[in-house]
Amino acid sequence: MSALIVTGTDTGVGKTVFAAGLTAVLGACYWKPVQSGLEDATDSETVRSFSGAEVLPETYRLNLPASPHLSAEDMGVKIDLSRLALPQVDGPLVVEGAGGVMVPLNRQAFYLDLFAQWRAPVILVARTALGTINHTSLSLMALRNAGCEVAGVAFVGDPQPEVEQTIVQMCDVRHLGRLPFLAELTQQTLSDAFTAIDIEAIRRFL
Ligand SMILES: Nc1ncnc2c1ncn2[C@@H]1O[C@H](COP(=O)(O)OP(=O)(O)OP(=O)(O)O)[C@@H](O)[C@H]1O
Ligand SMILES: C[C@H](N)[C@H](N)CCCCCC(=O)O
Ligand SMILES: [Mg+2]
Repeated sequence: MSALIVTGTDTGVGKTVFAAGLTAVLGACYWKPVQSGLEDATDSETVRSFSGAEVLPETYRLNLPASPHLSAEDMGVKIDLSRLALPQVDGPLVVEGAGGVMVPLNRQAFYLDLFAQWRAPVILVARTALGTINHTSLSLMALRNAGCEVAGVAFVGDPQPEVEQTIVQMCDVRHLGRLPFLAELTQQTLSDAFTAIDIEAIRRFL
């Protein structure tokens, strides 16, 4: 089994859409260990619909669309990291966090701590919009300080080459490509857009 972690600079940056495209192109399994917020389509449902891939069940399904530690407390539970070991699957596994790297799973551990435990390469999904240099640089600093291997940054949004190259150069990080905002989001449009992602660079981490 070879796992790839998909995290982001924030919630709502496009991790799930990116993960769906990645899962499809790799023929991978997808796992969202902790889902907080169940009213809308969950990330697992979204990935299943956009990739047709095998999706493993979440370990925690939490009602409140909030930070996982709060959603768990709201349900009277505490997320136990020992229940979140990477599943053993045949072939590649794409694992999605929730929000950004410093999102608490409980009052003692952030997602970052779990990523470091997993010792799997990390893809950071980042906006191209104003503010992303700071958010991306901070996220990369945190990941590297925690000893995580960063495969690269995958951008989502309108082209901002000067911004993207600033991040690549100043953070010494691989540019994995950019997904545009797709006016129509379907399995086909995502697959077509994913040709702009450097999948061969990603495969080298499997
Ligand atoms: N490339 C894209 N084109 C069009 N819409 C997108 C794209 N990427 C993300 N979106 C939309 O933006 C919203 C947030 O995206 P997504 O759910 O992937 O974020 P996320 O980072 O996974 O959030 P969370 O932290 O909740 O897991 C969704 O409505 C999604 O459909
Ligand atoms: C509810 C949302 N869609 C995600 N599942 C969780 C995002 C947690 C963000 C926590 C924070 O950074 O304030
Ligand atoms: Mg998501």
